[in-house]
Order: sequence, then structure tokens, then C-alpha cells
Amino acid sequence: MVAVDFFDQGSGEVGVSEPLCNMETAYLYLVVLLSFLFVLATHRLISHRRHSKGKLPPGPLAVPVLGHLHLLEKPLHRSLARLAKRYGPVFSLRLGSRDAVVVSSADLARECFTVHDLTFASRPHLPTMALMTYGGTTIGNSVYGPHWRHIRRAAAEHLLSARRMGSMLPAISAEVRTMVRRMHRAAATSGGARVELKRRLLELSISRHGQAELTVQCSCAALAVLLCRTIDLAAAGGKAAMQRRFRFPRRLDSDETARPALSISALMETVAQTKTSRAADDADTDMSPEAQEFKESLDVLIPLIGAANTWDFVPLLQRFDVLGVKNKMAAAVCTRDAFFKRLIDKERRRLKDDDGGGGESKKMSMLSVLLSLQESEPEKYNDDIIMIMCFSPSIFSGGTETTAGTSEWAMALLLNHPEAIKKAQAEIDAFVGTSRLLNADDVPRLGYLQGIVNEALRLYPVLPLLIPHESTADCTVGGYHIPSGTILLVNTYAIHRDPAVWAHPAAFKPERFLDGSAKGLLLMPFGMGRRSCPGEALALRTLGLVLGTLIQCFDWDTVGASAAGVVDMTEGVGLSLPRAVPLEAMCKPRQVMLDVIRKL
Ligand code: HEM
Repeated sequence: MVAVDFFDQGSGEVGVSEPLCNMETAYLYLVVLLSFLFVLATHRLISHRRHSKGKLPPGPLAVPVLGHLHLLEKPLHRSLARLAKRYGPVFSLRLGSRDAVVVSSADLARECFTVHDLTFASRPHLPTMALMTYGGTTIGNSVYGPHWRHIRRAAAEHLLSARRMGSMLPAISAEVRTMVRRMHRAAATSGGARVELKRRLLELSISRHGQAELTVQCSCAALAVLLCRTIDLAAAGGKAAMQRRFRFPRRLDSDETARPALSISALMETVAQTKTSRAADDADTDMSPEAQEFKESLDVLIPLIGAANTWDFVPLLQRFDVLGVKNKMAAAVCTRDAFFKRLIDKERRRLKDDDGGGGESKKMSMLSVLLSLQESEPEKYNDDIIMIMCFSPSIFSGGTETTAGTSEWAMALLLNHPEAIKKAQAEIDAFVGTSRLLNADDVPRLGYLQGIVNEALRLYPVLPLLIPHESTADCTVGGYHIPSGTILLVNTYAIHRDPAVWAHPAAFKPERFLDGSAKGLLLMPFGMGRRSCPGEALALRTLGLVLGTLIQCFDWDTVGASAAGVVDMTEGVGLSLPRAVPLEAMCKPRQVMLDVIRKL
């Protein structure tokens, strides 16, 4: 028998006889090796079984547990485009425990959203999303079925209809005028103002659509981490990125006083009219108690998001709540929902008190539209549905981040192409003149301006991978078998820059949409098929109005390090295609527009 002195009493150090130590180490290695081979063999066997149903799209070799998560890099759409070059326009990935397929060609995207539109009409169920989005019941996250059809139809009819859009446009124009007025005021003292475009635009779009950053956080956070490459990235980098991404903008132009709560305050007005009186110009400066409470709930929720959704792809982690994030998130969601419920009750009381007298204000509030529907169809529009629709994380996500993001990219492109600004100004001067401000009805007549918008959406589609779809039946794409339950990612970024389809794909050429060279080519920044963006018409009108007004009223120039005339176009991290560095620019009111601007 070998004597093993595990604890040397004299020295107090652990001691193990050498031959045994070597044997144990060898044994340990053997066990690890055998376990690894066993997992690999099982994994292969499962893959092979799937193969037997049909030929799966090609893809890289997966490792157990992580699948291909370790291969994905930031920004994800670029990383997937690189993989597409290697494995083709349709390839498979294993994202932790989930199978995914990535489509990167116009033809195959068309095939997915025409022939197989119904098959891919669902969304993957992700635990984090479920927690944040009322069990995954909001429009953008809901699985395909009667519930999604109901809320999508209701939103299209009552919140995003042409009639409703008509009543939103004056409000949007008013916000644009306010923005121009402030920028002019800032520029007046020094002959030009340095502005951070995204902050301006985000304020604008949030106040316009009356929805919160909450929208963006939930949809995109889960997606981002869904596709984040490692657990580490999600827990640390992902979290930091999320915090950067979804924090309300606090950086201020030098000329302004702090208004961090401006957008929330304005959103509250659109959703529920929480302020009893608005003094026209200064209405944004003071927050209602409701807006304040909402802001506080966001402040708690936002930092938790990035850390939480690693569970989505590694089910083992769902069993543990190592840092207590899940519990904290559940508590924050509870607080948020209790607040929403109180808000609905308050609005209901306000409407009752207002009955007969406040017709106009009734029409303005989104909550009131839904509460009046509840009166006629209480079953269809119960409080839960109202909450889902009004505060849906996705219904107006486009309305905030996407519209502001697209405008920011468009302005960056324009700053790098001053000749395009001149052309657009000439077009606006010719069609609109210099005696009034451009309005939403002018936009359809301004071809070059629309070319700018389209080109910005082509080069920088703010949801470059759309929102993930999921197949609900087996189907065949590009000749490959796609099993039911597969996540579908469509890389619009790669599709819009495919050199086999687009001439000079990386070049900014608004003219291509005027000279017919883009005719028939697939441009799908809003997706395609039944899950495509219901806010497309509103977004296009808004983008035209916002960019058109900025171009009409101001001359633009680059600032600081980019004064040589080149704006850095590096993409940041996040699934809604942020810029790496927020765009700053110098604006100077155009002489020919001064009279109009002064009267705003
Ligand atoms: C530049 C602006 C916008 C862009 C680029 C954009 C893009 C998109 C994209 C790519 C999708 C996913 C489509 C898919 O998965 O196939 C989407 C979904 C959605 N968008 Fe937008 N969007 C914008 C503005 C808006 C606006 C203004 C609204 C509402 C006011 C809106 C509301 C929605 C909703 C509710 C969904 C989910 C649809 C569903 O799952 O049924 N979006 N958007």
C-alpha cells in the first residue's frame, strides 16, 4: 500500500507522493478527454439526425455548449457578412442551445419573406425578453398567432393609421420648429453652433412618438446579447454597451441648460397628458411626477438588462441567478408595471372628469384612444392589452432610436458630401422657396431629398439584422433544409452592399434612386412580409421632414478633428447600428432663411 501524507503536520503544507500525483493527473486528463469526446459525439449524432431530414445549410464547426457563439464578433452584422463570404448566402449557426440560419442575399431574403413568409412569421421566445415584455406579448416580440394578429391590427388601425399619422404630423412639425429655433438661438451668439445631432434628434423623435427609451432597451438589448459572442461580453462589455447605448443623453451643448428629462416628459404628454398645462415654449423643462417616476423606473431597469440575457442561449444559466440580476429585474419590472397601471387608472379618471368637455385633448392622448376602445370592446382591449400596446417595447422603438439613428447617419453622410447638401438645398429652394419652412406634404415632391433618405437607409439600415424571426415549420431555403424552430437572421447590411447587385455599393449616391439604376433592387431597411415595420410610412415622412428642414435652414460643417472634412463613419456596438462616436457638427443659419427662422 502506498503511504500518502496528505498533510505534513510539521511544515503545514500539503504533500502528495509524486507517482500518485502523476497518476491522478493522467486519470483526470483521461476523464476530461473522454467527456469531451462523448459530448462531441452526441452533438455530432444529433446534427447527423437533423441531416437525415434534409441537407442543412453549411456552417462552421460548432463547439459544445457555446456552438458558434465564440466565432461572433462585433459589430455582428459585419462578422456575419464575413462568415457569409466563406459559407455562402445561407449558412447555419448554433447560438448556444439554439439553431440559427443567416441569410445574406436579396434572392434568398425574398424567398424567406414571400414563399415562406408565414413559416418565418414568428419570433424566438427568449427568457429575458419574456421577463421584460409582458411574457413576450408585445408586437415586436410576440410569437405569430391570434394575439399578435390582434395587437398588430389594433396598432395599425388606431395608433399608426393614416388618420392618426395625419394628426401626428403637426405635432412632429412643431417639434422640428422648436429644434430649429433652439439651434438658431444657439448659433446666434457665435455665428454658428456646435450640435450633437443624435441628442437633438432623439429628443425630437421621442417627444414625437410618445414612447420611451424603454422601447429600445427591451427589443435591442435581448437581441444584442442574444447575438453577443460570449458570456463575458454579455455580462461585462454587453452591459456596458447597453448602458452607453440606452442611457438618456445627458451631454449638453455648451449653450444650453440641463434637460435630461426633456424627452421623457414629452413622451408622457403624448401617452397620457400628465401635465395639466403646457406653457408653449418651456413645456419640456419641468417634469410631471409621472414622468419623474417613469424615469426612475428606467434608471433601475436599464443597467440590469445587459447582464441578464445570457440566460437566453445557455439554458443552464437559467437555473442560477448568480448575481441576483434576475430577481432585481423582476422587481424593477413589477415597479414599472404598477406605475403603468396607476397611469392608466389616472387617465381613465381624467377622461371621466373631462367627459363632454375635453374632446380635443381626449383625441391627443394615446392612452385615451385605447381606453375609448375599451368602452366599446372591453374584452379585446382590457388593461393588459392597453399596457402592452401603449408601453410596448417595440411599438415605437423605431419611432425613437431608429429614426434618430437614421437621421444621424444621413447627416454624417451629407457632411462627407457637401455637394449633396448643396444639391438638396437647391431642390428645396426651387420647390418650397425661402419664404416658408418645408412641411411634411412637400416631402413626396423632393426626389433628391428622398434619394438621400433611401441611400442612408441602404448604407446604414439601423436594424441591420432585422428582428430575429423563427420558423414554425420545416421548410427549404436556397435548396437547404431549415428545421422548424430555427432562428432566422437576415443580414440587410450585407444585402444592401452586395457588389453583385449594387454598383459601387459603398459609395453614397442619392442619384441612383433618381436615374433608375436602383430600380427593382431589393431595399429592405424596414423588413419584408407580415412582420415588416408598421411604422415605415411614418418613419419615411419624418425622416424627409427632419432632414429636409435641417438642410433648408442651416449650412453645415464638420468640427474638431474632422475639420479636414471627413467625418469618421465607424460603427459602434449594438444591434441598432449606432455610430461609434456621436456625430457633432457646426450649423449656421442660412442667410436666405433667416427671416423665416426668426419668426418661428
Ligand atoms: C427609420 C425608421 C425605422 C426603421 C429603419 C425601422 C425598421 C424596422 C425593422 C427592420 C423591423 C423588423 C422587421 C422584421 O423583423 O422583419 C421593425 C419592426 C417594427 N417597427 Fe420599425 N422601423 C422604423 C421606424 C418605426 C416607427 C416610426 C414605428 C412606430 C411608430 C415602428 C414600429 C415597429 C414595430 C411595432 C415593429 C414590430 C413589427 C412586428 O414584429 O410585427 N418602427 N422596424
